[in-house]
Amino acid sequence: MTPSDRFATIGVAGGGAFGAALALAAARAGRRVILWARDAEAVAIMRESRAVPRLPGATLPESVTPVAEMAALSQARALILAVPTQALRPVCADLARALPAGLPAISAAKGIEQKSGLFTTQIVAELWPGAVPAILSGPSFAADIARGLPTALTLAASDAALAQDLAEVLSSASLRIYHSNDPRGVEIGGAAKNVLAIAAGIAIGLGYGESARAALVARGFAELRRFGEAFGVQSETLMGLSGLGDVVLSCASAQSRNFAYGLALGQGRSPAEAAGGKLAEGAFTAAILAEMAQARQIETPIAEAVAAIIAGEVGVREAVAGLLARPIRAEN
Ligand SMILES: NC(=O)C1=CN([C@@H]2O[C@H](COP(=O)(O)OP(=O)(O)OC[C@H]3O[C@@H](n4cnc5c(N)ncnc54)[C@H](OP(=O)(O)O)[C@@H]3O)[C@@H](O)[C@H]2O)C=CC1
Ligand SMILES: O=C(CO)COP(=O)(O)O
Repeated sequence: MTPSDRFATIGVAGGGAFGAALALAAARAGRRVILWARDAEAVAIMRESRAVPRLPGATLPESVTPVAEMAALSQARALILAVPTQALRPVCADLARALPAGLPAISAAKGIEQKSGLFTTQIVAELWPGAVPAILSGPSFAADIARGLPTALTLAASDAALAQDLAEVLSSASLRIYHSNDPRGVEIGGAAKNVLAIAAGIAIGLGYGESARAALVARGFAELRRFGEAFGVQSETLMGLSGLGDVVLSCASAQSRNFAYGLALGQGRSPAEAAGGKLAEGAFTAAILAEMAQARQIETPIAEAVAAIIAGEVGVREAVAGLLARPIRAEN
């Protein structure tokens, strides 16, 4: 059986912006798609109008079937998990009960679980032991993917052949997916870049300018690299789409919800107001990432500053002043 036949039907768990965008992308790649969302009202809208409440302007093709019953995902031969990181635990627990064993489960979430310090493929492995964990990440706004703009991502799994098959069957003329056997490296990039995007947004919100942003991006990437190396990941992964690539995108664009969250903090909004009802994954990841780094004696002053700002322990100006006042050191 060819990979295309084996993975003729793909399931997507999560009816938000990214779940819908990836469902569209998989349909463009010739897959039939079952799109599960917990919100029955949103599912009814998607079924009837083909519009996506959380992704304005997108139209779902007929090859995408929105469903509100999780059991309907059992028709799929691989699953994409597109819910926020902090929601992965209950969703995986439900999926483990609802679906047969052996399915590849591709996390598209970018974060670290606050209460456990688990990366997303570890959450999948713990809560859904029958699944085969994989990760899909890289620089991509849901709206860009939905519009069919050229985009490149990385799909990683411990089983390199599986990662290659999945990358091939999900790629299309507008979405190019590279494959990798370094899932931890890919998920560390996706989690850390959100924290750095908040820092970059804060600098711009404070009016500190482009030079300050570039300094934060470069020194933030040094933190990401040190953190990744402590977990034994490949440096090529950190320098690739899911690491450097996503840092570049998310720290540069107000389209990033994490950057926009930082921007609002820099402009004087409180941490509670700054998200404006939108998901900013970095707000949940910053503290646990800094804690995990400290436990390994890795310096992550930018992540620590972001975590302290979000916790209300320090003001934005004071935090940046603290970063600038650190002892002069070698650049590494
Ligand atoms: N949007 C983007 O451009 C990109 C997003 N990502 C990542 O994708 C992940 C999802 O983000 P995104 O789709 O944008 O977020 P959205 O806020 O657009 O949507 C989140 C979706 O998850 C659902 N959800 C939340 N909690 C649960 C739960 N406990 N059980 C079931 N469903 C749940 C929400 O359902 P409900 O509507 O009912 O609340 C909603 O449909 C994040 O980790 C993000 O970092 C990655 C790359 C790009
Ligand atoms: O992950 C993303 C881009 O690669 C989307 O970023 P935000 O979650 O910050 O919007």
